[in-house]
Amino acid sequence: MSHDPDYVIETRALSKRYGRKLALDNLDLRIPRGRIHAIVGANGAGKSTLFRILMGFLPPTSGEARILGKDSQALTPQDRGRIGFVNEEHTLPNWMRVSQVMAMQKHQYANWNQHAFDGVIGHYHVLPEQKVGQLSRGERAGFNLALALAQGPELLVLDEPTLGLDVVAKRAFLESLMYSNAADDCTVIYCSHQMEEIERVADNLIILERGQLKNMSAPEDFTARVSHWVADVPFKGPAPHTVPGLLEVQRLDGLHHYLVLDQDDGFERFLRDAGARHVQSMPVSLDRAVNAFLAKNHAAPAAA
Ligand SMILES: Nc1ncnc2c1ncn2[C@@H]1O[C@H](COP(=O)(O)OP(=O)(O)OP(=O)(O)O)[C@@H](O)[C@H]1O
Repeated sequence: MSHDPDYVIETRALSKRYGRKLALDNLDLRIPRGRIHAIVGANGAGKSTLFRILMGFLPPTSGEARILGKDSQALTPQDRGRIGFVNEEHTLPNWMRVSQVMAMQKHQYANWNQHAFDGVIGHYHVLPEQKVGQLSRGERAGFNLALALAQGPELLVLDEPTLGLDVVAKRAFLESLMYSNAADDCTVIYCSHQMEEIERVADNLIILERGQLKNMSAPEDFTARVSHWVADVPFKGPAPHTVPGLLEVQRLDGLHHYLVLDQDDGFERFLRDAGARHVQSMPVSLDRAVNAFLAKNHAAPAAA
């Protein structure tokens, strides 16, 4: 396949089947170089499968996957060295001192950026003589981020990096990422279920659902696609399958609340035709919009 160097990740008709289960379904995904891209999806959407294929740990069933312009099934150790990876486990050798781990990484990576390391680690009260095993979870996350950024990666993949961290540690992690100049120099892929983090850091929101690409836009553009309508429709309201763009319906205090996708003022006419006398529309948060979108297959008739 011809590829464009402006894309850090490029998949074409990528499918992965595990027995009867289709984890990636003809996925065409192109992630441009630069900025922070969030990837979200419900559990089982195919995110881990995608990254395992992209890192060359798993072969696709069909289709192609390229990372940093290279076929993911033919990556060399040098190619992998251009990619930084931080996941929620923050696995580091517990018996080593912070200074020793840093020295080891410095030795391994030719593009080591001490300034980037110092900038990130400066957000945490980590001392060089401390053993990794003595660090708190949040400090370990920060140390891991400092190591990954100092490696000078072209692509940094953060996979649920703040899972299990408290609010203070989460904030420190995000701030150390956002204020790092090294992060400006690479493309960041941020996989997370935490919408408030995505809202703060991501320039692009990628939504995967059952192995397919469902959205690729600025987070605020996705939020603008979802609207919340409150109406006093009588009785049970219109049958859910007749409600255009329905993501979620709830009945609260005698009023019907609809979250709908890609609807304009025509939706108000629909509600009025269904017997509503009062109709009001309200904006929604990114969290609400994404969660309703991901849960839409569970949309149920309004409960009395
Ligand atoms: N080794 C495997 N054998 C069989 N099925 C698998 C295997 N690995 C993943 N799956 C299935 O493939 C689908 C995608 O799984 P995957 O782990 O890629 O999703 P995910 O988006 O990373 O989920 P999560 O957010 O829970 O980590 C799921 O339905 C899962 O059950």
